[in-house]
Amino acid sequence: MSAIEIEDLSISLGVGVHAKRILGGVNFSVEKGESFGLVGESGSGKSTVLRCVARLLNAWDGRIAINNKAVRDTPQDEYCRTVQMVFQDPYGSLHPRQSIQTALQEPLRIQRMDRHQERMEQALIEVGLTPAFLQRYPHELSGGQRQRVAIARALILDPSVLLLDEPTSALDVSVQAEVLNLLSELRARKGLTYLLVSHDLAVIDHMCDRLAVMQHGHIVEILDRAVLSTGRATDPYARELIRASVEYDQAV
Ligand SMILES: Nc1ncnc2c1ncn2[C@@H]1O[C@H](COP(=O)(O)OP(=O)(O)OP(=O)(O)O)[C@@H](O)[C@H]1O
Repeated sequence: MSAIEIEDLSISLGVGVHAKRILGGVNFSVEKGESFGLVGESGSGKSTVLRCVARLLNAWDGRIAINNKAVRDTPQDEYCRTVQMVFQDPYGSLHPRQSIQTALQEPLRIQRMDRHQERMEQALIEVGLTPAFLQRYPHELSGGQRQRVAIARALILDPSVLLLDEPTSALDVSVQAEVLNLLSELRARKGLTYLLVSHDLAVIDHMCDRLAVMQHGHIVEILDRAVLSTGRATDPYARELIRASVEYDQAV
């Protein structure tokens, strides 16, 4: 079953004479439990796709469905229990003046969930932290710990789909691999579906079952891992990606 279906997604952004078509008919689907990457040159529209799926942008045309249910027909609170996003910068979801306890409790309170303490402690343990972190503030954490808390917050409502916008690129190289491993483990353990944007070959290599190459608001090629290893791709960016990916594999 498809966890994410995107049909003919298009959007224009900007106002008046500055309005610009950013996505021009994007189509792909992601199977349940699959990790699907969006790659492409800067400005090709990768993050815009994620923002449409996350409902951070609403003025799009086309169809987005999660677990066979159209996004437009899904109430916001139900959507938040199914789809969550992890940003490049953990402060995308954490407020500097909110304790970790407040940050984790907020979604539980909004969704009128029970057993707050137990769920918050469990969420921290799942990302490799301890319940003692509830008393701290984001600025009292290392970059890696802060991103772990942001992941815990994304997972606290037990969603089935995570949108990952360059989840490790703002981290020190020494902790990037740890966070990547955590994300892979979580997907395997919880059967999560990932839609992720990355420029980082380590992330692509480590995380993606398939990836779509975007250019000027369109998908020009969809590759799976088997194709990546054979090097058969028609799009020049995809060929470049494969060449770099092979070099990366040889280097590690
Ligand atoms: N609200 C907005 N108003 C006008 N233009 C926008 C808006 N949001 C994004 N854009 C433009 O849409 C284009 C695609 O942006 P997007 O962030 O999706 O690209 P990207 O492929 O993720 O790039 P990068 O890899 O650099 O993050 C860019 O030209 C950007 O300036």
